[in-house]
Amino acid sequence: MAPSAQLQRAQAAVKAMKLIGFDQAKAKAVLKKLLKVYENNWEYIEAENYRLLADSILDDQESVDPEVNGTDAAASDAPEVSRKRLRHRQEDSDHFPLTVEAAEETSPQRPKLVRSPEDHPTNFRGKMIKPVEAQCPHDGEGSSLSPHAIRKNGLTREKAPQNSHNCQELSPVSGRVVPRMTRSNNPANVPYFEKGKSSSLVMQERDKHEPCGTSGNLICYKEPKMEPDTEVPRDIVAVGSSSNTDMSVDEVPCYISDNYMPIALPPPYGIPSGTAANHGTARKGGFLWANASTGANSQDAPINENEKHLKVSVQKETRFCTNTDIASSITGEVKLSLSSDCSDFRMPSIESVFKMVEDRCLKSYKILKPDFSLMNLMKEICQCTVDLAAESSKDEQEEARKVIPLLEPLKRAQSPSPSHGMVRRSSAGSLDLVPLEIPREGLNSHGGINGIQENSAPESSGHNVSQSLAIIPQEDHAVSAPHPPHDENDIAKGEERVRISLINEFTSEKFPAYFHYIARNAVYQNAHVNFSLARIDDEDCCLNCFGDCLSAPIPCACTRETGGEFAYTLDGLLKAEFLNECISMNRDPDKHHHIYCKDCPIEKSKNEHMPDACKGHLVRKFIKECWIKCGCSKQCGNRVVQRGISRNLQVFFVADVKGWGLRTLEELPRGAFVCEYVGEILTNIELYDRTIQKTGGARHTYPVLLDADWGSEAGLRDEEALCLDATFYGNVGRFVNHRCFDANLVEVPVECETPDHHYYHLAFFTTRKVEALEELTWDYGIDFDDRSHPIKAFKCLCGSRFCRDRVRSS
Ligand SMILES: C[S@@+](CC[C@H](N)C(=O)[O-])C[C@H]1O[C@@H](n2cnc3c(N)ncnc32)[C@H](O)[C@@H]1O
Repeated sequence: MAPSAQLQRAQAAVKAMKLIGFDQAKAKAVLKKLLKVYENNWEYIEAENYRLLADSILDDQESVDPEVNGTDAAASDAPEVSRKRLRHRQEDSDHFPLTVEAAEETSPQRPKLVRSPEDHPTNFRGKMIKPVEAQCPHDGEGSSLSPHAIRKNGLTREKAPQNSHNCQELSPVSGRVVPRMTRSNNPANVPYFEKGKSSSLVMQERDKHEPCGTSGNLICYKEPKMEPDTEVPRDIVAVGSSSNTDMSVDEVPCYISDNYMPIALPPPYGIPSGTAANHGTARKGGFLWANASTGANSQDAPINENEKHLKVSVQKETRFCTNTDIASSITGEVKLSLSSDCSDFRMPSIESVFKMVEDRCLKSYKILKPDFSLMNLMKEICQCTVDLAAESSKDEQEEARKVIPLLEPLKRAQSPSPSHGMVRRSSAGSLDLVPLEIPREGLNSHGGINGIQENSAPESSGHNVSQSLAIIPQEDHAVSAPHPPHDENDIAKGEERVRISLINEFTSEKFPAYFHYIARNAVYQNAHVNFSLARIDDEDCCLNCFGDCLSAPIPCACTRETGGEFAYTLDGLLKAEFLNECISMNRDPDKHHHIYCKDCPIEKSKNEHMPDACKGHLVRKFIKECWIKCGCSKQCGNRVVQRGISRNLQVFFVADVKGWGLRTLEELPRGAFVCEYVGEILTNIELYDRTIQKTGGARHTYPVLLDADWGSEAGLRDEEALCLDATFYGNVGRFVNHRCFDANLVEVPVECETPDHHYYHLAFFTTRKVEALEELTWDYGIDFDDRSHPIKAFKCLCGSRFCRDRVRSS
């Protein structure tokens, strides 16, 4: 053989040994001797992934006292010892017929596991799990089996060259596809991983001669063998190395439970292979956390009668094509995901994965309660991560508080401009949007305050803390949470029926400042929002309807709110008459009816003890949609808003001052529902308390009052005077920018769940046909002329020729 070829093969052999944990020098020394003994016959040495070499090294380690004899002693008798070992294993193979191999670290492909009885009729009695690509060392898909695994599993072969032959013949690197077996011809429902399908689960027929439950029946899924004495291993044993921490970054242990074909469970997304998380926490609480990108992940693992600890090689390069969130902390800051590196990966349902793992855990670890939930455990992991992170930031806040006095008295009564940041209808019918002031407390690492990105104020670095500003801790609120991750391909993270992409073509600001996407309103704390069915009287719903109420000859009871007529057309659009009325209310509020409440929540929040008289609230037109107590179907034409966003929308960066905005990527007809304004449901007082905490020039503000019916009730309780704040939690509605007068969206109150009008949905409908790529705008109703609000929220740049701000300035 040409020297260079020799060298290459030698290097490959040493590398393979290194991959499974052998010392390189030792491997070289033993290899040299083997070559001598076998007269450079590489076939023997390379067979079965250098089995001979591995065995010889092991023998060398066992039989030779290195202190005295060094490595030399191994060489002379290595072949003999190996042959003995082989004979032993031939016998053992009846009981331990499986092999496991791993992908070479440079291989982008995971080795595919097949189990195909007919492929290996003699050696493995039809029960082999064979990583196809990894069988032959020449194929560049080098695989590894830890020395420990080799010993424990007692892998069988008659003679190395024979297996080498088998390997080439039966398990070519590419091309062979194991035929899918149907469930019907698979009585044991044994899952295995189909070659070429990476992780796709298919059913493989079990050897009918092998009764389930024998030691050889290791792939039995339905009746796993119980091991009463199985101890939950505290840590994963890093086989082939002295401890876990000794492992190379290319190796990760995976624990294989008895009697199961493990499925591939990759590590949490974002944890790079080789990190402590991979090594140390790969199997927390006894769960399998094998790395899908390991090549020889758990699916490839051999299983024997005892608990197995296998070490598999991890590919350095990982391509994640599938990414599925499986658990999250309450507010979504920390998530656990499953990823796959294969394009044709078909993710099994998370429920089935959890079920399988839970079953295994219950069987293996008897200390688990029957109601043990893996999902809860995962969520707990996420939440603990958040809590621990919060603890450290709390410490920082404590430090800040020592320096900055709390100005609690600034709350409520002493504040001259209490409705900071709040949008509300003024007496003139317009909405007042009063600016927020940003406190200097709670400045976080994102340059924001308690999670709010603060871009405009130069002193927002957090070090120039002004004593004149209020410092009100709000540890309990999500604003202290870290910035949640966003997906530019879908900022809604799958919460909506459609994806909503995000794009910034102008600046480096990749994502909007802190906020967490929610598709439905959520109560922050004290808001009294009672969705109970009992509150909905029979006459407030259409109990006896069926299918689509819009097609029924007589309008259903739900039209009571809209004068016995549906607000929607058969095409799902808002009827012109209804729409015109809503537009008119927004554009010309003075022409519409107002109600003046006795104890106006707005005035009360300004001055609790001596509130001013109510400035009036516009009496709005409501849509009442059919809901779950109704007899009609979810597809009923009188259920539009509750079905959520269906249009192709995009969040895009408009300009520096305005920030982000929302646009449509498709043409929208007049009267089309676009989206809701979704946020946290706060009481008016909560909003007040919250907004005075963030005093000082927040770039954007997001609260909206739900005051459409405040005037109709004499004594509105605090917990019934509600608003929506989309600052921290919200949907795409929070990105809709303001346009004076001729905005292309109009907001309409929509009632679904509650018969009263304390709580309702605020839905945006198009006021006209909107072209694709047009920005969507909404008239916030800001009265720029209202001098009672000393600071207006923003300098309006709506560009409308009817701009109220421009008129005022000029
Ligand atoms: C509900 S948010 C809209 C989304 C916001 N642009 C963002 O980037 O998150 C309202 C804020 O957007 C900005 N904004 C909206 N309309 C504007 C306009 N016509 N001119 C200037 N700023 C505007 C203001 O800062 C306002 O407080």
